[in-house]
Amino acid sequence: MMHAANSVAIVDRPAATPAVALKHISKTFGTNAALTDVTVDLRPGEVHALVGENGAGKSTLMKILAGYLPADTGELEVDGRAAPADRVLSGPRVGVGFVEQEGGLIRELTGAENLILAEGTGFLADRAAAGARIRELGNRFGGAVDPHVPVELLAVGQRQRLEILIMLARGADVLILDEPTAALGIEDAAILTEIIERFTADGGGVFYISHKLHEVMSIADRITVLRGGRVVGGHAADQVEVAQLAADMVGQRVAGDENRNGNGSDSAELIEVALGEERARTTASASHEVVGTLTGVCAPAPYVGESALHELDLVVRAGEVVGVAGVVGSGQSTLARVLAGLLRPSTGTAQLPDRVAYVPEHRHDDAVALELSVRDNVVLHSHRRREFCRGPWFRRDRMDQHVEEVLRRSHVRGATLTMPISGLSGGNQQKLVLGRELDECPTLVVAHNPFRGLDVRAIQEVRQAVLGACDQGAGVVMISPDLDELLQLAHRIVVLFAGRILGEVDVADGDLDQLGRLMGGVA
Ligand SMILES: Nc1ncnc2c1ncn2[C@@H]1O[C@H](COP(=O)(O)OP(=O)(O)OP(=O)(O)O)[C@@H](O)[C@H]1O
Repeated sequence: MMHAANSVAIVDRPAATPAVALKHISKTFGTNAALTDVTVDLRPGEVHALVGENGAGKSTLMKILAGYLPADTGELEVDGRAAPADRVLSGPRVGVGFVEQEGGLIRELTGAENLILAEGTGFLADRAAAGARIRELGNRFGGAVDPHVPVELLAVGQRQRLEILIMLARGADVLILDEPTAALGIEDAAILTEIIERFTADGGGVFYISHKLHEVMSIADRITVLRGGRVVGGHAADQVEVAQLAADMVGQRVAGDENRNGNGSDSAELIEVALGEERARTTASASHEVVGTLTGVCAPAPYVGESALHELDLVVRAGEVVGVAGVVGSGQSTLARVLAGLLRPSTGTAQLPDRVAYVPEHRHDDAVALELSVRDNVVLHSHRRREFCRGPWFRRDRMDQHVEEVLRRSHVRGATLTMPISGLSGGNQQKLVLGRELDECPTLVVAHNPFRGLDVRAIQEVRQAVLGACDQGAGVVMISPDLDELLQLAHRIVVLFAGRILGEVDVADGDLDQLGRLMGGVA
């Protein structure tokens, strides 16, 4: 590999040699076999997608490639030469840039400072030079971001672009993108596609993990399907149907128990969800009881590039799912924080119930404590419940029973009570957060990208849980950049534009043209 800064050109490698090859990789965590005898490779200039259900082993495989985790057995080749796979390297593998689901930049630092830190040149820190390198790469790859703004003030799409540019500045010629579009709007996703195209045209290779099968079909050259830690399918993207991929993922062709998910829905139904053909109940069951009201709310934006709210009015009723659509940055994050009671309006009033469930857009920043156990993360809000206390002491037995019940109801897989939550796959962390929040019998549910990182089975389960909360009398506000997700669950959709609600569409009418006009700012 070539590691000169600002270059992604591949050198001294015959065209047929893979950029990286993972051979017969196995990995267990305790008794849990995360990967069994997995063999995949990546050629220069190609996008190789990895798909599979939550917990299938995609991220673990990529962590082994990136040098974050050791394999138990198996071999690794980089540019045709053997590289160690069975020990943790002293740092990430040079030449492989891994953009994880939640991003890996230090939030309090700027992009330039993150680059300096990653290169270990802090003693000679030259912020201007580091910033110039990031800007130059941004111009070259089509994803310009200000390198001198603290990362925490950047919106999701900008953070991700910055992280990619920093990896390119460090000389990565293999990129691993884990669920890169899960929180992106159409514009940011288009910029990401442009970056990938220019990077691969330059000879770079991309491992691309996604649950969005249509997207995978359009961006990947090759697709490998993992199920239960094993490779169960390998396809050229132009020679496979989406339905085949979905069937591979959920195991339709496997006889017996694997055809069932233990929850009553069979693979055919899951495949429909994967194909985007399934529609949830869209007839409003809303009562007239109001559970949350915003009146003339103005509130400052938490990020650069995100709109403040301007005199926004919104009424949420029991039993309904209100979808919030709009170009990312139109005020969605601000609205979510106001509804969750985390941001006080500067003017106007927010009448909100006591019990608000909040599923935030940044899971690792705002929803879980990664160092704490699964048990502690589940009881974060509820540990003071009477039933869990005897005098000044906690009743561990009751607490554990409760945690087991939440995990079971929210279909979290691969969890033990005492493992750190970081040991759960991304999708299972998301299911845990949703399960914990809905367990509090909320009156209002505020869910920002609730399907982020979820596989088809989990999406189906979460939908049922959200509709169940509606049936119990909660009102739900669901914010998503993905119109299909909103159309599948919401009863009505309001469209945010520049911090205002520009209009509303009843999903039963299904006037997509009107939705499109509103999202473009035409009232
Ligand atoms: N550090 C760890 N400790 C214990 N178990 C782990 C650890 N990391 C991963 N696992 C387990 O390994 C399995 C594979 O997880 P992995 O994160 O690779 O799945 P994934 O395919 O990336 O899923 P997702 O789509 O949800 O991100 C899961 O059962 C997970 O619980």
